[in-house]
Amino acid sequence: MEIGFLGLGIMGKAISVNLLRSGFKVTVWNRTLSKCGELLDLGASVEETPAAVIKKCKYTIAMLSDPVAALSVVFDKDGVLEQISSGKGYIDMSTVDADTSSKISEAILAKGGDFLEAPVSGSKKPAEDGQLVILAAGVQALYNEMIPVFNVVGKKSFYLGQVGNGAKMKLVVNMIMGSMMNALSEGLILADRSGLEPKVLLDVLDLAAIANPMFKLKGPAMIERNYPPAFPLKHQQKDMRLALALGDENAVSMPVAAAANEAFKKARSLGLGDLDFSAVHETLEAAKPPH
Ligand SMILES: NC(=O)C1=CN([C@@H]2O[C@H](COP(=O)(O)OP(=O)(O)OC[C@H]3O[C@@H](n4cnc5c(N)ncnc54)[C@H](OP(=O)(O)O)[C@@H]3O)[C@@H](O)[C@H]2O)C=CC1
Ligand SMILES: O=CC(=O)O
Repeated sequence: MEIGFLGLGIMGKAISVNLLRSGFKVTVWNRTLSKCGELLDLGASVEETPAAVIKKCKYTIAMLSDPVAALSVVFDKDGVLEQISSGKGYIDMSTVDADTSSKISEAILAKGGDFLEAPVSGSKKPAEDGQLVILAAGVQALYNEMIPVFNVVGKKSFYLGQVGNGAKMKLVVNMIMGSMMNALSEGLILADRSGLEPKVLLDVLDLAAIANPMFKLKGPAMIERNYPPAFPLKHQQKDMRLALALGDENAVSMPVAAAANEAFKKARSLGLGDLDFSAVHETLEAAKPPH
């Protein structure tokens, strides 16, 4: 099975390497073409435009930063729409809003192609290990055809019905995650400032009803003020923004998420957007008076 892959950022690179290692033929494209070199060395083919990838492959996956990128790769010159046609499937794994996904879906279907949105939960390491959670929606026949791929990429895939449901589910999940990250950050600072050992707080949390893999994974590095990017903070803030817009549309009051969004925006204004989203911790650390 030959798979096209558009977008070799943190996630796209990890997923396409995993597909190659699992025996799929993979043809890649990235806006910054030089980033394709490593994949070429691992046996991938490279094309110079999204249109060329679509022309070559029956199935093409995209993993792009945000709605602007997802729309550009489909609608701009040399984009997906120029070559999509009956018998071809386009699967967008980027985290975007339902409106963006619907626009892409309508355009692909109008050309006779099939479309699936399939955002993922899980970060760099789960992508490398094929342990993502896939939140798919759209053409069910395409979902069924993609199961061998999803079985390699993820530990579980959900089919959520009509296009938009995958995007919405992903935004709800990441809205919760962003709020939890801020709660952890405040807790670490409060423990420290009130004379407790933050590392012991993490041990207590890990045994408590609110134990979760994110606290366990990110907490120790946050204490060290170390934020190597797995999930870039700028993308988490984009997800908070899109989730808050979903809240606006549905008249859902989300004061906790709104406050978390402000913290991520503050972190971006401090130049931390390319660090891991746990770097939101610096908005509190940097403000902390010296001992
Ligand atoms: N990292 C993570 O832990 C997770 C991320 N996600 C989501 O997955 C998506 C990708 O994330 P991630 O890999 O971390 O992001 P990166 O920032 O590492 O990669 C972004 C990718 O998008 C491309 N891109 C950006 N703008 C454009 C544009 N205008 N036209 C074409 N290509 C563009 C970049 O190309 P170039 O190299 O040229 O800049 C790059 O390939 C995001 O939607 C994110 O929210 C979902 C789950 C986990
Ligand atoms: O979108 C990010 C993630 O970790 O999931």
